[in-house]
Amino acid sequence: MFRSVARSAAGKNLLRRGYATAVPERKVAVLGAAGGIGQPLALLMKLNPLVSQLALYDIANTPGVAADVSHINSRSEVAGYVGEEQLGKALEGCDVVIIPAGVPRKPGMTRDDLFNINAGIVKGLCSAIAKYCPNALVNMISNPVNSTVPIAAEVFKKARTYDERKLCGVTTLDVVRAKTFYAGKAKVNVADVNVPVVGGHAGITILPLFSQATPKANLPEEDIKALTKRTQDGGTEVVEAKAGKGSATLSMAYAGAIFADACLKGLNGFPDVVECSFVQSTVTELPFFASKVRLGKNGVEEVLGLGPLSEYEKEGLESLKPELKSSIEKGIKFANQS
Ligand SMILES: NC(=O)C1=CN([C@@H]2O[C@H](COP(=O)(O)OP(=O)(O)OC[C@H]3O[C@@H](n4cnc5c(N)ncnc54)[C@H](O)[C@@H]3O)[C@@H](O)[C@H]2O)C=CC1
Ligand SMILES: O=C([O-])CC(=O)C(=O)O
Repeated sequence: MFRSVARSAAGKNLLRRGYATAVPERKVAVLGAAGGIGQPLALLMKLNPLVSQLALYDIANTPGVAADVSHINSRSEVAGYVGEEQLGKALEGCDVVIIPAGVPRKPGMTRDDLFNINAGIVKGLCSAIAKYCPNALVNMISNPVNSTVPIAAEVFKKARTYDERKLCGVTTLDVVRAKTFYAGKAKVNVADVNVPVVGGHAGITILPLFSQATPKANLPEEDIKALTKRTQDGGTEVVEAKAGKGSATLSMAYAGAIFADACLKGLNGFPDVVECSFVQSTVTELPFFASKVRLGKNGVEEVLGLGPLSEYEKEGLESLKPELKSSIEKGIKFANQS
């Protein structure tokens, strides 16, 4: 598995840029690669020196995206796959599969309004993952994440390939937003900021823990409430600004690239790789929950607890549970009845 990249042209570049001398081969697939998120995410994954093979799959338009991205001077070899008959080839040998396939929101819609279309798309893609790369680490971006992750789990269980450590709902965009909004309000450098975001990925199920934000800023309660609301409504802010032309794509690609990079680092044995993610969990009574997780050689090695919460956050936690529970149950029911 380990190839000395030091001898290759890409390896020389890596060495010049201070990367390790031996970087494992890693195949990453993006499913939905020709879409609003898929294209910039393909670009960012092409720039990631931890990727050796990049498979770009969609039901249409991937040959063009793949040809375009493949000309970039970075380590990975890029291949485009189009249509269901090529899905198996795209997935074979994958270490990480990123799924931004499916329809985005329009103004006035909730993420749950996407369920009817996206649930079926995710189910089909996960059945193929179970068949062609059952050990891959899945990064689920498709909405509603609160339901699509439970759907994926059920599909994998049925196929007897389920390993809870290998299934992650991508909630990194909530963290990205919480950091940006906090840095602006606290007037600190965003690069220094850390804010855990827990719960799920829709409306009030998104619970940023500003009481744990660093650097500490002692913001007044009204500011914390406003920051919380803005983080919860961040997706809607973009949907409304795009006025019918979709939802967050560029910031999501950035967030998806951060999370996939963390997964690759974990797989490659980097120490202390911690990100927030919506995973199978015992942190609360709900079977899936977003919290900080430690990523390692087997995917999610440890689901970390919530830490101390403010009174406001404790209330937020209790209020989000019924909605999150029902979205999880909806996903499980769908996967088992259809
Ligand atoms: N987790 C998160 O934080 C976020 C999630 N999203 C979600 O990501 C999803 C994609 O959003 P966009 O890229 O903006 O949408 P888009 O419509 O621009 O792209 C979606 C792509 O999926 C492809 N697709 C449809 N069915 C497919 C299938 N069976 N197999 C492979 N590809 C298929 C389409 O051809 C299209 O290229 C939406 O569900 C959106 O709500 C968006 C932003 C943030
Ligand atoms: O809001 C949406 O529909 C897309 C999304 O999940 C986000 O931007 O957080």
